[in-house]
Amino acid sequence: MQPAARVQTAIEILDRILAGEAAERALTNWARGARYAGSKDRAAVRDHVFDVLRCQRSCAALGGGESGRALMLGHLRATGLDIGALFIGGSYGPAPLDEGDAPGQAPQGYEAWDMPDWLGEKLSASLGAQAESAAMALRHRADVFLRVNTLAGDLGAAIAALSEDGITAEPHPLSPTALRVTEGARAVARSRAYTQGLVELQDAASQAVVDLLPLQPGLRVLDFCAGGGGKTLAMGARLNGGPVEAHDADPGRMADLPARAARAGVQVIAANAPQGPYDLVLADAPCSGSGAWRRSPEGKWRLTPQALDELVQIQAGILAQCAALVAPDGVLAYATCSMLDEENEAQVRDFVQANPAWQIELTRQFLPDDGGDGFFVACLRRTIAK
Ligand SMILES: C[S@@+](CC[C@H](N)C(=O)[O-])C[C@H]1O[C@@H](n2cnc3c(N)ncnc32)[C@H](O)[C@@H]1O
Repeated sequence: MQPAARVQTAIEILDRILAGEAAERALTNWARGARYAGSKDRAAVRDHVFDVLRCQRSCAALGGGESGRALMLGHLRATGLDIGALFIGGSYGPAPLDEGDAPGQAPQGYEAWDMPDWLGEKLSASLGAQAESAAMALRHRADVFLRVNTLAGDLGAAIAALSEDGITAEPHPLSPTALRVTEGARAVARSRAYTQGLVELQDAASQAVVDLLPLQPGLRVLDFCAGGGGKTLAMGARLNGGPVEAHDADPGRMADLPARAARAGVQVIAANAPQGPYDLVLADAPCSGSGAWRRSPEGKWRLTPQALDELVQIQAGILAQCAALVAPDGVLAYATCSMLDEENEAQVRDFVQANPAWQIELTRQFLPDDGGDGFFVACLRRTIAK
């Protein structure tokens, strides 16, 4: 595909996303019908779409409209690419600019942060002076991070194994197990290091969250919101291979976990109806995902105040459920990939106020400026028997 054809394809996919289709689905549907598109074309189209979605509001201002065409125009104006060389018409390119295309204007205020106003205000209230740089970081692509599975080898072994498959990676300060991929990210899933369980794909801040948990071999541990099991496996490595019990309200989300656990050499026990007491329960709760909007930028445009309120209620319910499973003197660890106060500090503050038997031992907010996703973690200890 020519560069102009890739741009036109991205415009059409953006229009479908704007009409309500999920971004991944819109890309997959296009790719299924586009046998002519090679892997580089698919990657380029995907990059165009996600680059625009991350910066949708500022692209709309610069492009003078909300259509796929206007957003792409805004994106090209922002990046300084040669619009005349891409909007060339013909069978496959976007039509040349004409009087129907608005000149656009520089984005102002939260437009420039690429946040809806209500979220810009919430982020400011949550992070104060750090809010703007956090919002600006979400406008850029996320790095790809790997977690070195210390049950299978150390960082040096992982870097050497990755290099055999043309992948270069370097240690990252967020976690002693984290590697940042500097070249060859698209080859990771087929690499020997990955298929043999020496590395897992996992954000560096997600790893740092697990680093902060008071884990040691022999503890009875439950991952209450295990999902795909990223943190289950990271905890398993810290427990010398486990066992770790894994639960999710939607067990289908754990479908790949047995294969991943086998590859990683971690014993994972499915706990459909967990029975306490556990020494540590991790509640990696469903959340707005505001810390991960570089990877899933649609979330910031689709989230509503009402949906956020509902998430906060669900999180409070999960905290209450998990608390009932923790042993006297045990730990309830609460995590989100969010940067919003009501999902994080305020959530755990409300919990300990309502439950005086619990004390906050630690809280930590990771921000995209630290390199990984925005993540929050709190460790709460039950100080008085139930
Ligand atoms: C943030 S994701 C977990 C990600 C996972 N821990 C990881 O590191 O890969 C949250 C998970 O919570 C699950 N969930 C939602 N509501 C729940 C509930 N009430 N009880 C338990 N799990 C729930 C969702 O199905 C989802 O898989």
